[in-house]
Amino acid sequence: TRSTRPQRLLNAVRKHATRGDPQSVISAIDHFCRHSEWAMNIGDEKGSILDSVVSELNPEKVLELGTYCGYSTVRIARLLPPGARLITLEFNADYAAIARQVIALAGLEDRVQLVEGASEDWIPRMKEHFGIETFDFVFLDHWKDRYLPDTKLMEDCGLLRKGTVLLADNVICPGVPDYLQYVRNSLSYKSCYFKSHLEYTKAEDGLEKSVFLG
Ligand SMILES: O=C(NC/C=C/[C@H]1O[C@@H](n2cnc3c(NCCO)ncnc32)[C@H](O)[C@@H]1O)c1cc(-c2ccc(F)cc2)cc(O)c1O
Ligand SMILES: [Mg+2]
Repeated sequence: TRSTRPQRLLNAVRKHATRGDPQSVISAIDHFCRHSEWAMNIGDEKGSILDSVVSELNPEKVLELGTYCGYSTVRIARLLPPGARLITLEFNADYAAIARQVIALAGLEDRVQLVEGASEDWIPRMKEHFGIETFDFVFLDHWKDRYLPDTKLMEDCGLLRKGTVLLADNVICPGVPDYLQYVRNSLSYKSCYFKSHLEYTKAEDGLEKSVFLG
């Protein structure tokens, strides 16, 4: 049977990246998406904004919703100190299998825990299953109509603390209107928009950074 796009993306990483070198994995994926086949990774332009938010925050406990091929997982994990932990949730088994290999090629498996399953099933189990009290940083990049319900679920599960940063991809394209309205109008968040472009294109997109005020 024909290969899938994530499989072809993994092949490009295997061919062009250096094992244990996260930057070479990132560059190989960006090159593949720019010159071979577009894929819905955050990309290099928005990725630089993600990098700056993570570097400034220096988080110990990170949650990512929607791993896909692991591109943003690698971008975030490469900036974390060895003691830090990134839990990434992915409910598509095929994508999870690809992402595990991408994360391993980057040499970052010691700091990343990829959990195969749905965010709504796993967010309520973070405390008892992973011993996580609260997260310092959450990156949202899964189905766009799930950003808001999962944010409310994280609040209800007590996983956000004063100062927790939520960073949401695609707030313009494809767009997350209900989530944006919530974080921009709620007294529990301080929110700001980072204007950028849709990965590998000239279309407008951006990231919304929202600090939970408790
Ligand atoms: O749709 C986009 N992203 C979705 C990501 C989904 C990934 O996350 C996984 N996932 C989804 N829901 C959950 C879940 N929980 C919720 C369900 O239970 N729990 C766990 N994992 C979940 C999927 O299995 C995928 O791996 C997108 C589109 C464009 C785009 C822009 C312009 C265009 F023209 C076309 C496309 C650009 C982007 O940057 C984008 O991120
Ligand atoms: Mg995205």
